[in-house]
Amino acid sequence: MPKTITVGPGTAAGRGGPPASLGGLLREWLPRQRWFAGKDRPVTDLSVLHGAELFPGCLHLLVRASHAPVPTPGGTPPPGDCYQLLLALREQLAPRLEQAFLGRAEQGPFAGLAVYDALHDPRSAHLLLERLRHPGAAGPLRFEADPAVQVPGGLPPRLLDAEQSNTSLVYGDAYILKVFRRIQPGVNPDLEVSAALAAQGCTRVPAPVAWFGTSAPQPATLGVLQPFLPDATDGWTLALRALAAGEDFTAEAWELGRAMAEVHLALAEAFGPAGPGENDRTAQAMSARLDAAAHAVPGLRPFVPGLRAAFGALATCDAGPPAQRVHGDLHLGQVLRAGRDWFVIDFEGEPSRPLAERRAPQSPVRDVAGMLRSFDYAARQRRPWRPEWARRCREAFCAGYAARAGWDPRKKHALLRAHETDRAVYEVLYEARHRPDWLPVPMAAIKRLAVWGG
Ligand SMILES: Nc1ncnc2c1ncn2[C@@H]1O[C@H](COP(=O)(O)OP(=O)(O)O)[C@@H](O)[C@H]1O
Ligand SMILES: O=P(O)(O)O[C@H]1O[C@H](CO)[C@@H](O[C@H]2O[C@H](CO)[C@@H](O)[C@H](O)[C@H]2O)[C@H](O)[C@H]1O
Repeated sequence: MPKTITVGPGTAAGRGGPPASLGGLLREWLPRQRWFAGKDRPVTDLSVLHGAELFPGCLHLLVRASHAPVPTPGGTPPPGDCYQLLLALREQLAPRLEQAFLGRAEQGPFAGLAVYDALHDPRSAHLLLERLRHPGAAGPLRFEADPAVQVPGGLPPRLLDAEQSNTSLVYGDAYILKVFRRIQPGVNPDLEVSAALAAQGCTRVPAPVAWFGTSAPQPATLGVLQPFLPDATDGWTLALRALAAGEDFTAEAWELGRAMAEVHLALAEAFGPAGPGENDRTAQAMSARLDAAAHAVPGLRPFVPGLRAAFGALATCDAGPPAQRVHGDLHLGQVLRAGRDWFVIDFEGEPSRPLAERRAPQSPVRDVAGMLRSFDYAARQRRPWRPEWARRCREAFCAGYAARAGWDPRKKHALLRAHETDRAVYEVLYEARHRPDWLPVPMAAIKRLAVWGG
């Protein structure tokens, strides 16, 4: 198999479809993946930024999907995104791998071979862990590990069956490897932040034990291995369970608030506070995001003036707590409860934002707002929806947060409202792109938040 890969252009493909190169297969398959970000824009070109055989029968590719430039009020979005793919090529496709099948390459160096997503294949998953267990380089790829941790070999892999922005493999219920899908140049905050918090002695975040990245075409993080918490349940599942059973969730919400304040304090310690929040700049950025979202989702447009008022109110309120590194995409699915303890995962920030923006210091109120929105999301999963349940959880979360942080988010009313509005706007865009059926959930919040004082 050649070490340098040419994807080639290609036409529509599929089993029984017209002849296709690897490019044709990717053009069909890529936009259907949950983690593909450009679903709302046709792909105009696919090019390989890096491609090599990682181990026999498995290609490692960084593929750029280009889109026609579409100017929006927030500026013209980048003309494309880079994705990480691991593709296995075999003569025969095992029946259990059907769902990972891209098709058969009918042209080029792989003609006749079945092509599928290697992360679904236990053999490839095993070899990937072996690569991480033995740090070193493979072309521009670099595999690194914490020398203090010995990850055992032979742990059986399973693909995590979750709706995700990335793809995760669990090894022997002991470790979880997150393979980043959408790659941006620079260190990924999920690795950067969890490593910094571990160095700080913060035990609420699983510490990275191995990771890999690339030096070309630009340095970037590609994956992180962390301890897996086998007995943990995520906050979203727990909240829905409580709702279904008609149970109170305030004790859990209070503890979650306290845990989050602890993580914020550790983040401020690890990265340093960045000085007072700059409300003017924050309001401008929020307004620009609102314009871009309203451009993409027409249903938002009637609410724009009301929502903008929430951002305008930032001009007259106090700056609030200093800006610092934050989680950036906090919701109930990003917190895990094991025993009586809450853990926080996935410090990547909102996946659609540029990396520099996600790594920039921001108000911790942003994370508080993210979690408050999540209680609202949970309460709206049942009919009739349960606003009282959400209200009590929101109160309890803030009270728990205040008990540890030394300041109470509820006393930062205008700041909290602006961040909640910004978050709901993000959610509208997220749902419109990824789960249109869920759009009514953030839209209900938009309607409430657009009425000042409501
Ligand atoms: N350390 C861990 N222990 C147990 N489960 C985990 C761990 N990390 C992630 N998970 C599970 O994997 C899911 C997806 O992880 P996450 O980091 O949010 O991925 P993504 O960025 O792709 O959304 C989480 O909702 C959780 O159920
Ligand atoms: O994939 P990530 O976990 O990084 O986050 C993205 O997907 C989330 C959904 O899976 C999305 O969260 C939204 O839906 C949740 C319920 O599924 C809800 O609890 C959150 O409050 C709501 O924001 C998240 O916004 C998105 O970045």
